[in-house]
Amino acid sequence: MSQHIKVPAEGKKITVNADYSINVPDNPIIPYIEGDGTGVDISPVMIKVVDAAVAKAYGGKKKISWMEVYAGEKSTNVYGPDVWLPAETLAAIKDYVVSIKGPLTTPVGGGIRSLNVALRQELDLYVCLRPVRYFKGVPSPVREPEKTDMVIFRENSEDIYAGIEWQEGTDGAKKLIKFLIEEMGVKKIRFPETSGIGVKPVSREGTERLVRKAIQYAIDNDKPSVTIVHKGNIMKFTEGGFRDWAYALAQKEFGAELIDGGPWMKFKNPKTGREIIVKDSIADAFLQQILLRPNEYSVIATLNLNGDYISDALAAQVGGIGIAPGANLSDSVAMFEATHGTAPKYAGKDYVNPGSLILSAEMMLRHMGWLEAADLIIESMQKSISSKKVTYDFARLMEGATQVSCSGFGDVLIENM
Ligand SMILES: NC(=O)C1=CN([C@@H]2O[C@H](COP(=O)(O)OP(=O)(O)OC[C@H]3O[C@@H](n4cnc5c(N)ncnc54)[C@H](OP(=O)(O)O)[C@@H]3O)[C@@H](O)[C@H]2O)C=CC1
Ligand SMILES: O=C(O)CCC(=O)C(=O)O
Ligand SMILES: [Mg+2]
Repeated sequence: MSQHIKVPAEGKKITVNADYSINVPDNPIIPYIEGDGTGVDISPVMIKVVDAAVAKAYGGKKKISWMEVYAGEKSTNVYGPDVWLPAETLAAIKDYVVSIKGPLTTPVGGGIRSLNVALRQELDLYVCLRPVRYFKGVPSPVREPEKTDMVIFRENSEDIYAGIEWQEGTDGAKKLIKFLIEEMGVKKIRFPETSGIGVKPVSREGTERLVRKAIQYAIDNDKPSVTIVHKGNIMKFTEGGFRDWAYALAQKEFGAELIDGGPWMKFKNPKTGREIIVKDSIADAFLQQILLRPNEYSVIATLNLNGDYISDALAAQVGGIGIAPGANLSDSVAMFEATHGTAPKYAGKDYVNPGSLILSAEMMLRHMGWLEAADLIIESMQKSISSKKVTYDFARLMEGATQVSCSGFGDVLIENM
């Protein structure tokens, strides 16, 4: 029984088969979280654009029944002051298999822990998939933005990002620091009396399942390389472990062989016969190389925090976070979301670029097998950017642009379908 979720009268659930393939009815029910901040602006525009693309592609034969589910500030209004992530929201996202969400606010320092991270952890959405591609005409800070064509596979369930930490001065922090010093012989905590302290779990299992998906993606999409990005020289048993387990998996499960004694490896794509290189890069060097030699990188497999930084950096390289889409995936459940956050200063102003959430929805349509509707969105995004009718983020950097609002850009996309 739903407490506040209204299940649409029409529509059916998407279901999952034993091999994790999905069955998508012509009228699927798709849960969505509106999101905090600019979520109120971009989510309705996303829905309007997706509905238009689906109507145009299938002439009424297919249609999404949207079902609002709640998280974040809106949830506290609907369910009560302390209910940020209701159990029925988690249940619906799992049960209906495919969903999409707007951004959710996380306060810095104190306050609630990230609801975005909680959703990923609770549903074990262990892959954060963020493709980075260039649309011709988008203003970019680099000279040859078209050379950036990468797909980030960010581990989504572990790392320092999991939020296992204790505040400075609390019993928990004191107890853990005492244990580390007295029982583990740790001598390197510089200021033990005044340290907050966090734990960074990184496992072989977690690494293997993420890297397996990244390599399989390279095979399925005929990509030339998979780069493991880590800081394993410093964090040897977490980030270094990630690197070693990733290489070992490439060898064990994909038959990769050492190149010139290693550590780089290669194997033949079983589908195309072309070579796939498995290599690694230390995170700081990687961040300068993606600017200087972006065409040497294709599929990226990395840890949670590195993946967070790399996502925004690469998004900027191809014109910014206004068109940076993403997905959170488990073997069966998929929840799509933009790379950016709630951009609070623009909330409710019908101002920001809805492109990231719309392109996340495009990934969702592709995941559902609704390729014609997905293609319409990509084509219309390219046409709309070329027409220079764009939101503030692009308009401020483009010569001769006409600035449109968030909803205005949605209308431009629909006109150009
Ligand atoms: N998955 C999620 O739900 C995420 C949530 N967050 C949360 O969002 C909140 C705000 O985070 P913050 O660090 O400010 O990062 P944001 O990504 O929300 O915003 C940073 C800047 O990015 C630009 N930007 C963001 N969204 C858009 C858009 N749709 N169109 C065009 N430009 C955009 C704006 O740049 P400019 O100022 O140049 O116009 C904005 O000031 C925090 O609480 C954070 O925790 C953050 C990331 C992901
Ligand atoms: O959860 C948050 O508030 C931030 C998350 C984030 O930046 C991301 O996943 O890219
Ligand atoms: Mg981020």
